[in-house]
Amino acid sequence: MSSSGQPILIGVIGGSGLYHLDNLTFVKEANPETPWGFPSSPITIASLPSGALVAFLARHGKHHNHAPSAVPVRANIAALKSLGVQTIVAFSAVGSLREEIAPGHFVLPSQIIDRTKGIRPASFFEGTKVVAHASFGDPFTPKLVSWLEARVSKALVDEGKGVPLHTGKTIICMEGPQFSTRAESIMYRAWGADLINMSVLPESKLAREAEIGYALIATSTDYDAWRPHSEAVTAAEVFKTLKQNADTSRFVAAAVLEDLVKETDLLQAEMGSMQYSIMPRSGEMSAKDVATLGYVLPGYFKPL
Ligand SMILES: CSC[C@H]1O[C@H](OP(=O)(O)O)[C@H](O)[C@@H]1O
Ligand SMILES: Nc1ncnc2[nH]cnc12
Repeated sequence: MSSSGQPILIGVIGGSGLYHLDNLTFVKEANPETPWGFPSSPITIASLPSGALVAFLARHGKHHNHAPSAVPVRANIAALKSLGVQTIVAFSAVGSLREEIAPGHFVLPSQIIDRTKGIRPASFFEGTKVVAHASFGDPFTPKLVSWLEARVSKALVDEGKGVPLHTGKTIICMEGPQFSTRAESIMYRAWGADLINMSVLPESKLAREAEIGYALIATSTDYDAWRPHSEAVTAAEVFKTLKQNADTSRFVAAAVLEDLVKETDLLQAEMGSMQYSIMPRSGEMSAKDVATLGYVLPGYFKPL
């Protein structure tokens, strides 16, 4: 909720190259301190042409100063939740593990393979005495992804640059910050992965724990390291496509969010999803745990 009382139902997370949505109207900045610290950067509240508000957060910070393994992901998701965000549309620069997904193409993935190394805090329940097991078989909110397929596809046609959209793909999330070896890249293809990045986890897991809808719009920048006769990916190669992908991402965001903000039921698709995920609580639960978890799940953790 903004100070004017207008709700902020949609959050947008921008990845590498996408540090602002300056095609929307700037309203103000918010920088909530959460039980997990401050978000990557202050969050920009911006208005769509209809006047509806959205919250934009640069995942690596506005000046790209958080490495993928060090992004304060719990603070990011908690800060968006504290503003009233119900659904997140996240953008990410990804490598392609398939010939048909060329640099510059857009993808709406539906599955994730985890190749992070357990060094990123991946649960709001970590550090508390409360145990919870979120359902994650469909890591992106299925209704949101299917709704986005038609809208993103139309926006890409309307933009007129001929950017194709791929759907139903699997993304692998690696630890980084170094890129993959050729052997790893070939192995990921054999596992059935189509895309690779360093950011979709734990972001999507934490959104699920906070009962926030989440979809990823992946923007391809390179062919990683699996092609036998091509150079393995370098940061310089990724940078070549980042600006063009960011311009298209801003166009797509503006087009899609104006329709999404009217979809009240869709925005609330994950609400209630944690109801049966939290193990029966003992009387020993501390007031501190209640306050901490109440920040992201106020419906289940209320101070006595
Ligand atoms: C700049 S190449 C590697 C870097 O780019 C992607 O970032 P994001 O997902 O935030 O767009 C990838 O995940 C890596 O963090
Ligand atoms: N090849 C790649 N591997 C991991 N993350 C990436 N982000 C963009 N390209 C990538």
